[in-house]
Amino acid sequence: MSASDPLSALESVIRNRMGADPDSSYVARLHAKGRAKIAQKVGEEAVETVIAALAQDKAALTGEAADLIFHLLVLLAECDLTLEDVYAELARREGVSGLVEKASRAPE
Ligand SMILES: N=c1c2ncn([C@@H]3O[C@H](COP(=O)(O)OP(=O)(O)OP(=O)(O)O)[C@@H](O)[C@H]3O)c2ncn1[C@@H]1O[C@H](COP(=O)(O)O)[C@@H](O)[C@H]1O
Repeated sequence: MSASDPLSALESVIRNRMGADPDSSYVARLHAKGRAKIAQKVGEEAVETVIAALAQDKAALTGEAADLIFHLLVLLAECDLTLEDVYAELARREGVSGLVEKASRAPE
């Protein structure tokens, strides 16, 4: 993935910061607390995202979505998975849905 892609850039920073000093890095603090704590943070941010969406608060939703994506990237890194893995899964599904669409078309 391109280094100019913001998600890939953030993913790289997160991977670098996991080994940093917890006193100076939020990512390092999360890493020190472990996978369960990171997973809990993803859950909390997901709930806050849902609440903002249902409140029709676009500014809050934007902020919560950013928090959710950030913590999801930390969780993926903690679990030794990458955005590439997720993109590959999405591409695989695209392939499957493309086949489904083709199969549902009337015979020519
Ligand atoms: N994108 C983010 C980012 N988004 C959200 N957050 C943090 O996520 C936390 C979410 O707030 P909460 O109130 O839910 O959590 P909290 O009370 O601070 O923490 P808990 O005690 O609940 O775990 C806040 O502390 C935010 O600062 C982020 N922290 C860091 N980054 C980026 O990650 C990179 C590495 O950061 P450091 O590890 O701090 O160097 C840098 O590029 C940062 O800009």
